[in-house]
Amino acid sequence: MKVLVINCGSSSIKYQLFEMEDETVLASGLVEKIGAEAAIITHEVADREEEVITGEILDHREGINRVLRLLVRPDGGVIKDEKEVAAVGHRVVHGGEYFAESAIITREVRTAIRKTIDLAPLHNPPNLLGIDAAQAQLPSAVHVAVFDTAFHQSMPEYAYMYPLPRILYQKHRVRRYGFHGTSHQYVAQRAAVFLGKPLEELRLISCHIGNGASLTAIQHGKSVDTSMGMTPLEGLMMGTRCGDIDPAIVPYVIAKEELTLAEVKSMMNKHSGLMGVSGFSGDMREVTEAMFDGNKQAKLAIDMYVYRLKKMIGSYLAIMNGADALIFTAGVGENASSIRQKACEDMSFLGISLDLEENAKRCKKERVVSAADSKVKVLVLPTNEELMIAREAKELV
Ligand SMILES: Nc1ncnc2c1ncn2[C@@H]1O[C@H](COP(=O)(O)OP(=O)(O)O)[C@@H](O)[C@H]1O
Ligand SMILES: CC(=O)OP(=O)(O)O
Ligand SMILES: [Mg+2]
Repeated sequence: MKVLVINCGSSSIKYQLFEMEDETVLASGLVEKIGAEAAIITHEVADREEEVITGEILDHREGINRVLRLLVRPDGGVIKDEKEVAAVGHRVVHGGEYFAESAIITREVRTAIRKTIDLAPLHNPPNLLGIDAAQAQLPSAVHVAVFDTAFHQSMPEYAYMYPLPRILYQKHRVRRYGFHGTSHQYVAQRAAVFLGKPLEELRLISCHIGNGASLTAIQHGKSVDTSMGMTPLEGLMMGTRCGDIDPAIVPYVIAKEELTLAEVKSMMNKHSGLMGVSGFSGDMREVTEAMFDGNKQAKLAIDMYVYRLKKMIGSYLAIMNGADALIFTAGVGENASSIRQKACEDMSFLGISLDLEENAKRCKKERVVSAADSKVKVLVLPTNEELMIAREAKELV
């Protein structure tokens, strides 16, 4: 069975086509700059990458059409007919309280996703565009929505409620939802396999740190707390997002700088985090390089990033009375050994100590980077949200 996985951003489409018999990737790629003058499609088949710079790609519908044409082209295509795609798995960031599991996209499901637009204005509208475009182009496939929030629906009430007047929850569903659930669940399952223990018996802390970053405490295979909240802005310091700040800063800045609400939102989402503190980049590689070149603001940005990460790890050790494993995943978690090292420094009294040599190795595989006597195993496990989405889609067909 062939499953196409689609992750639509506001001006991009990430895609992967899977053969589910052996879970291999037949083709994958990225359409960028949708709506701009020259769109770029990077398409990869069997480790051969090809960059197609096209003219304007007007919208997501045209973007998906172009992807399908690449998949079925007579020369170098990977399928003969679009009808071979039995299912399409869509990443949907916010499912509100409607979805604790993935769902086949019906009219009702689409309506529920629409209702959560207010809660994820940056993510859900492009996700819906992708769903509509793909349904129009692949009418015979089963379309499945896989939600970032679903895995966290198991959080207890005292973890997901905010200490605000209850009416805000009753009227507007103001509560914590959490994100990156597909990734946290995937690495938790991998950790169980890797450690050779049932997931139900493990206490895990997973650190998904990429551009967006969140931590999850996982007990008995379920999310019991996570660092993102009603939106993906809460919690850790990220590439361009501020994470936790005093909420009183918002009205203060609005008054002092005469900013609009939209400007403050943009400031906190796109111009803060590593970007805001370093003053030049939200990309961990660039900020790290600048730090080694002696840039003081870059050093401060990284010190703050790691300090906040470490505090969050400590708080999750507290709520679960320790942990069996601490997992690092996503762009920074998988690749930035210096960030892992600093986040785990001086934590031996909590049962965490790294094998510095092992941690420093560059390696794409799943591995242990803690010292032999570390009570908490520290694991680096590459995430694979796309494979998880493909599995969910297959399951529902
Ligand atoms: N070798 C590396 N060292 C440090 N940071 C890295 C490295 N490789 C990738 N990153 C960082 O990972 C982040 C992107 O993470 P990723 O999970 O790919 O993002 P997204 O959330 O967009 O999926 C960027 O900040 C990037 O700099
Ligand atoms: C929800 C979220 O933060 O997603 P991403 O990391 O892809 O921005
Ligand atoms: Mg990501």
